[in-house]
Amino acid sequence: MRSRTPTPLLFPKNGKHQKADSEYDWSDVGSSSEKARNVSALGAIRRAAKKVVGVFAFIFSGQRNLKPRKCRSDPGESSTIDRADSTLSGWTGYSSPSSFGRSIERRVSGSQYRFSGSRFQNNGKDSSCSKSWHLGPVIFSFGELQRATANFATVHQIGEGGFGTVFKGKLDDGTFVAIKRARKNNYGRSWLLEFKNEIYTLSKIEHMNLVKLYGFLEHEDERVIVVEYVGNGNLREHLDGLRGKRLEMAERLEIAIDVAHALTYLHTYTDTPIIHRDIKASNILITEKLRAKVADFGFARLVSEDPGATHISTQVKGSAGYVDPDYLRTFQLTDKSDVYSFGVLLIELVTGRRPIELKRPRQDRLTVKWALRRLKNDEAVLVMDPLLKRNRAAIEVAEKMLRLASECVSQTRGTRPSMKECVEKLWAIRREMKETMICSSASVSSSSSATHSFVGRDSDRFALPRIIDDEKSTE
Ligand SMILES: Nc1ncnc2c1ncn2[C@@H]1O[C@H](COP(=O)(O)OP(=O)(O)OP(=O)(O)O)[C@@H](O)[C@H]1O
Repeated sequence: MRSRTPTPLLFPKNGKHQKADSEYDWSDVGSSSEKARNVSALGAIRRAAKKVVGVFAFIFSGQRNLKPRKCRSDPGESSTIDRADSTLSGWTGYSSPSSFGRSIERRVSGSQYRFSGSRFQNNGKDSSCSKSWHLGPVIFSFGELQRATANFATVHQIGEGGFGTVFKGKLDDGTFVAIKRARKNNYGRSWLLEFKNEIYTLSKIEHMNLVKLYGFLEHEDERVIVVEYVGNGNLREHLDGLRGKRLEMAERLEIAIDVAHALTYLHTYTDTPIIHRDIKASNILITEKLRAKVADFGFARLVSEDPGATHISTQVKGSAGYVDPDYLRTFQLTDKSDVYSFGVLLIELVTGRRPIELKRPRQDRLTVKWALRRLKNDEAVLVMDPLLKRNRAAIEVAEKMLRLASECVSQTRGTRPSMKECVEKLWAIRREMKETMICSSASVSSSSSATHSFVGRDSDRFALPRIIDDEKSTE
């Protein structure tokens, strides 16, 4: 008998049950095929006893699914449930613990339930269900994640961040995922909060330009988050030329639009506005089709729905070079702090430079100041990434993106545009770029009688004579 059990705890570590028999709770008994495989043969009497217990477990879990969930602190709750809930203790700090209760009720062991795009699937039986995130994240077993990564082998490692190490993994059902395994010495109180913050935040959002949460594991000293795998590196790697073909200006503009869409969604269209707080190039993941997905919500913070309200932070978070100076000064966090970081990102997209470049001459180390100084002198073309082709359309886009960036990085948040306004301005830039390209195409074809067709992002065919970049002579 297999029970659909509600509790997230007590998965075997290293794929083996390590607890004494007496330690098993209802959820352990006959809960999944994986466990069944791992439990050693303990004799007919014991198996029979487990079957009986399994029947009760099934009935028990069914009853719990029908009843409203008891409060965690309810002294009448069984010790088994207390233990299960202990992994979720931090959830109560958020606005809707009941939704987590529900997600746990729906959770099943192994991988029966799985996020898939916007659907939440039950082995294909319930794939029409569109309530995906209402059901909450999947809770993985350590064994499954070990199998997915060949026991967290270095060869599967794809990144390292403040949170810990990131692995590429393949789940039992063939899905590729990114597995973020927390650094173990991290576990302070604020760190645990950050872990739960990331899961909670991710589980509530769904947008094509945001990395999807598949599930998590919280067991003993292991904290792991499983998210959608985005297969073409991060934006910083692309700008550094580590990912094959260089990004052209039109592609960089599309990436800016994707990020702006993601942030507009977070600020405006989620149930509760969300501030990302750590927008930077290494958190922008790139798909094979060069679309951008915003990742890493560890620092995200749900904010009051009052758009005028500001959140007073006890700790300033973010990455050097991207942090809003107004936030640094006042500790007041608003969505305009993301707008500031987005402005820095726009400048990074145009120039290819990191926000802080310590090896440069002193006056050029802060990329924002260096680029905007040049923009003011009508020298936008001189700050364009040397890897970029300099044709009329590209130069115009670069200049317009820098102008928008200068608004975003305004020292006072009141004068910065909203992300929604940024989206509109970027759309206008794209529209104008296409017009420029069509005009260039027309003049080229009329002079050469050549036939050109306009194809999406391809600006190369409309290239104007290259403008000499005198950057080297001026630096
Ligand atoms: N979902 C994912 N798919 C593919 N690669 C990923 C994914 N998530 C992270 N990575 C890779 O792992 C790297 C580290 O990611 P992570 O989010 O842990 O840290 P970070 O954002 O670089 O740093 P920090 O945590 O300090 O902000 C990323 O830059 C990216 O290259």
